[in-house]
Amino acid sequence: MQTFLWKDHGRVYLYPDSESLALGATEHLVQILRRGLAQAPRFHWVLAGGKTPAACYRQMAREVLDWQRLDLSLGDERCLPVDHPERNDTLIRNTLLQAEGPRSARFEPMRAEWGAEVGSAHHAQVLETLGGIDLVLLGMGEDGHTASLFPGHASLLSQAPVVPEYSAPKPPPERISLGLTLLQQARRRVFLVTGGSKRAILQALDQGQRFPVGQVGAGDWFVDQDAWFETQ
Ligand SMILES: O=C1O[C@H](COP(=O)(O)O)[C@@H](O)[C@H](O)[C@H]1O
Repeated sequence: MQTFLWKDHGRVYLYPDSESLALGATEHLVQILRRGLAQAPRFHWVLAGGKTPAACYRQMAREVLDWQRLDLSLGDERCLPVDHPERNDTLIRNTLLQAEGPRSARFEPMRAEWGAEVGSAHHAQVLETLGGIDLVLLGMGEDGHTASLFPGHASLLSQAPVVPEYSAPKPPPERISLGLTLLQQARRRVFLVTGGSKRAILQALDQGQRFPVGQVGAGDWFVDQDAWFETQ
């Protein structure tokens, strides 16, 4: 693993492949959670969806932590029926929450089955009961979206903590996302980015182009060699 500062984006942790990245990211997340739990009675961790974090969640599920003191919620959700395989909470239930320890955490999914508008309003109320975000884990799409904040979409301009999305370019079109301001206010951000299909966006970010993933604030970037670009 190599680590270095990346302009104003934060620190990169560069791994040779996605398997070693999952192990390294898990270790890093565990350290953040342990430190946080040593300093406060509860810790609010917002989880990423998509495919990239699955290996990391399976690894995390084995970790010994005071899970009962963790509040888990989602950065975004797709408006699909409950238990749909493409829902982000299905991913969390099939990976992280497969183990007894993590199942004792409080998990607040987004009620995306109610539709983007009602589901967003409901989740905003739930977040008020959870307090601020201590840590948010984020992925990155091939178009530079993060959570369900897509480039050029109106939801990016909203100040609301939770925003509905009706026309996502990646299916399904209807989604719920944490808003940009709330993601910027999170105490820490960790990004997971793997695979060659993400390389062009990382390079464009490096060259100063704007994408939602670059607007949420600096963080720790866990990137595999396939996704990283050659620096000049
Ligand atoms: O649609 C989504 O995409 C991003 C990236 O997903 P990945 O499959 O490329 O890892 C993800 O972070 C987000 O939670 C998800 O809903």
